[in-house]
Amino acid sequence: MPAKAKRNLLILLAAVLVLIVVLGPLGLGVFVAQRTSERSEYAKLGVRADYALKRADTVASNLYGVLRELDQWKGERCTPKHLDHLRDLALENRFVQDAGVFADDGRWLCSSLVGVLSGSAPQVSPPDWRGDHGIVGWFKMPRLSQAASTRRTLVLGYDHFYVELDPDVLVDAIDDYDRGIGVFVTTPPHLVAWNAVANPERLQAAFDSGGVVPGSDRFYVIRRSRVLPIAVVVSEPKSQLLVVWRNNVWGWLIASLAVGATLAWLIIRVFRARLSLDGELRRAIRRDEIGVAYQPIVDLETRACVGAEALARWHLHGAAIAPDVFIVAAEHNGLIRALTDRVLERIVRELGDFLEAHRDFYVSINVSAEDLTSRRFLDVLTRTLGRTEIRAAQIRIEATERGFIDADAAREVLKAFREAGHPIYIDDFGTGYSSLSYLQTLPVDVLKIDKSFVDTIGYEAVSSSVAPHIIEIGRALGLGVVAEGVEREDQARYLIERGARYAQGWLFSKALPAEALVRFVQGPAAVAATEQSSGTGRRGRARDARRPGAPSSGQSRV
Ligand SMILES: Nc1nc2c(ncn2[C@@H]2O[C@H](COP(=O)(O)O[C@H]3[C@@H](O)[C@H](n4cnc5c(=O)[nH]c(N)nc54)O[C@@H]3COP(=O)(O)O)[C@@H](O)[C@H]2O)c(=O)[nH]1
Repeated sequence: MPAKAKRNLLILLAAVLVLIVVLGPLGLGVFVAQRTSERSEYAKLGVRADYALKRADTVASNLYGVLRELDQWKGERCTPKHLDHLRDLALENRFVQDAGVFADDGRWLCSSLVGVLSGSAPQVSPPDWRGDHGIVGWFKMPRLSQAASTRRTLVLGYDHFYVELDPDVLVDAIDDYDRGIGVFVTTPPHLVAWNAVANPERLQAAFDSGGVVPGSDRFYVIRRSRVLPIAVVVSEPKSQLLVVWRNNVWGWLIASLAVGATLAWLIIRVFRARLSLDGELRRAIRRDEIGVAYQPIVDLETRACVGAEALARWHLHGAAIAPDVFIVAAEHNGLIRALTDRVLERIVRELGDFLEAHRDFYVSINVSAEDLTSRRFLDVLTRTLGRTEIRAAQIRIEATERGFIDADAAREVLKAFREAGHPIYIDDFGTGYSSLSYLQTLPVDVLKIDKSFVDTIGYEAVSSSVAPHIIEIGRALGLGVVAEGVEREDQARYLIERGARYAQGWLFSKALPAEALVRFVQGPAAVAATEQSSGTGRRGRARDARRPGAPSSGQSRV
């Protein structure tokens, strides 16, 4: 994909992510505000329902108690004494309006309010409800004491005794919130009382459906008594929820906006850094600000420096950017070809004279997959060297297995490099998936043993046996071998014992600027001479001075 299209895609991705992180928390805030409002309103309604149930429980217990006391009357019924007893009970129990007796055939016999009824007394209709333990109930019975009244009463009966109650007593709580209250007897369920706001059909529907009435403009909470066969249903208009939600939502919106803005800011920062890294890298390549450090490659026996690997270096605003970061960025953004060209130009500019004067010394240059898709870089290399006395063999090509993605193209290009006189090095050998198979078909001169296999030398690791195998493969195929990342003497000894000849690594030197490399190649004598002329002395370098080709401890990694 062209770099510009990639950049646009990145910007689009950033915009989409920003939208998601801003709108996502906002939506979530609205949702959470809705849920918390709902939960808090349900909790409030639950408190109301608990209160209503407690009241219904108290009233019902009271009536049950009165019925029990009525039933304990052992004397003759409806006598003046019994009527006094009935009146006492009605007076003592604040919920009871009337108490009395009815006959087997349903006729009223006597009442605390009316006294003894004559033969023409009204007949009690069959009960609306038959509960456990012989308790029966009439929920819309006309008042015996006020036959003309349309007001209905709630009557509970047991063994020919009855008590009468005004059903409003169960639901008369004053409420500011337009809450409906209904009281049910259960087993079997029957709505016995409801307040003015409540709609009995809807209360019944809510009770039957467990509190969920689809499409209703109210929400419901049901509470059942643990001791008596009663339950209450309390309802509230959903519009009340909206009021609470409106009060709640601002807090959530502000919080979610803060979260969204923080996330958006982070995303913009990351993408800007990414985009600006690309932009900065493009600028750095254009302005020739990519530096090169040279890591010496030494003969393990003599420690003489025979060549160096050119490693790109980049400082952005004073900070070193790791090649693993900017090389990958360059590969992704179509900048790697220009970068490889810049590295070559710098090698020739910085080390051209040295290479011309030391015709056995070489520099290897890292190429990427992109550089192996065509002969373009070979043409650049040939043209560049054509203006110098540097031999083709002095510039070597380091390719990794990652560079062989298009194996056919890479094979042709590597063949062309080789025919032009540039030896081919396989970098990080052994870490790819096809190390052995491509060796048969690719034009290769040298295998570089990856640092990971050198690291494990001397340890009981499975991979510690890989380095000798690579040396063996190199020998069998007539290829040179360079070990990478040698940091300890024991690793160097081990490699020599296994027949390796060349190596690079911090044991010998880190990557150096061009002048330091030249001093390194020329050995301690040249280093000492340089130091004396610059007045830095020999302190701390005695050990290095005994080793021909060893680095100065003053040499820093670039
Ligand atoms: N296509 C290009 N790739 C390049 C170029 N310049 C560098 N690179 C690749 O970037 C990767 C990281 O390189 P770098 O951070 O420079 O690290 C190199 C050495 O400094 C490091 N090294 C060498 N010896 C030691 C050691 O003893 N210990 C230790 N901890 N690190 C050591 O290894 C890196 C060299 O690796 P390799 O290339 O595999 O030889 C790296 O993959 C570079 O190839 C470029 O211009 N173009």
